[in-house]
Amino acid sequence: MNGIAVVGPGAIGTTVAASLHEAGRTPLLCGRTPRERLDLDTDDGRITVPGPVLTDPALITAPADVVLLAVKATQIDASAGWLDALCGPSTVVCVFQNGVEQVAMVGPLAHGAQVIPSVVWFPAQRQPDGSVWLRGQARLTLPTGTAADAVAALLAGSRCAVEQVEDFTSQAWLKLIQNAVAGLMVLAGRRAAIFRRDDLFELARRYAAECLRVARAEGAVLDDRVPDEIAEKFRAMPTDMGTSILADRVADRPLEWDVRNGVIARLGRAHGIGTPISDVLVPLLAAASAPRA
Ligand SMILES: NC(=O)C1=CN([C@@H]2O[C@H](COP(=O)(O)OP(=O)(O)OC[C@H]3O[C@@H](n4cnc5c(N)ncnc54)[C@H](OP(=O)(O)O)[C@@H]3O)[C@@H](O)[C@H]2O)C=CC1
Ligand SMILES: CC(C)(CO)C(=O)C(=O)O
Repeated sequence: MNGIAVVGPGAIGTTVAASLHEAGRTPLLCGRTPRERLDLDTDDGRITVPGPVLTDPALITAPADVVLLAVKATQIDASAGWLDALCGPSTVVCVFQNGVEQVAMVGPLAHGAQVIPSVVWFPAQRQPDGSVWLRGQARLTLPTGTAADAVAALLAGSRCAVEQVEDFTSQAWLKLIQNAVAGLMVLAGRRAAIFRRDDLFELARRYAAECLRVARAEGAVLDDRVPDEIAEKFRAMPTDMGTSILADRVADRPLEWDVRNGVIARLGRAHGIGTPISDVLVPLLAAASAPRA
């Protein structure tokens, strides 16, 4: 057994790897770009995780106990080689991604390993020199159950707080609504400062209300105040706070538009719920994800 492997050592993968390293549980690092080390900048200094970041799954000789998968949803298929090498029937794979479809997307590639979802609440930003800036308290929500217990135990006592909840669906949707609204930053091409405009604030609130109707149809139990609270949260953010999908847009990388925004329109349709705001936003986000002509 290979212990713990982090696949996708980007903003979130680096934060989790650094939290584990600091707690004395240094993971194996599996990525796409070779690196000698990972650097995480926190409010109380830099944590350096020794590498190297491996880039060839053929170097893996045995399955891992726990795989922490932190590639973008658009990169799942390309990371299948890592899952082939690292997953066995007793492996637990925890998916650190946005969206509510993590298990459905990763499960078929995991060779019988138990795949569990997570909610990643904290913002982390990749910097031009490859380091990562953790811009908040690292915090995850996991479901209950023994596979999730194993992941929570790994992170116990680390700087990455973990809570486990019975009603995971509601928490996952609460986060998805935030992610959907964050997509407005992509279309504006600007960071959180846009939510200080009254018109954008109102659009955010109405879009969150549309998402809430779909969330409830999917079984989420969320309060009527959620749209107001989410819009307020974005308005109160530091004006230079971004979102990972905006970082991808600025770098001309493929966007996670489908798992963060398209999903609202898709599931809305399945439930017969109208999604007029999504119907405008989603094609624009999809178009912004296409390679430049
Ligand atoms: N950043 C944030 O603040 C937050 C992000 N999230 C979610 O977390 C997930 C991860 O996002 P984030 O960390 O920002 O993304 P990043 O782009 O920073 O990290 C993705 C990492 O995966 C690597 N990668 C790409 N393809 C492969 C592959 N085939 N095999 C192995 N590694 C690969 C990338 O390598 P390379 O270095 O070559 O690009 C990169 O290191 C997303 O779903 C995002 O929506 C959730 C909450 C907050
Ligand atoms: C920072 C945060 C929490 C807000 O959208 C996020 O999930 C992301 O950047 O992807």
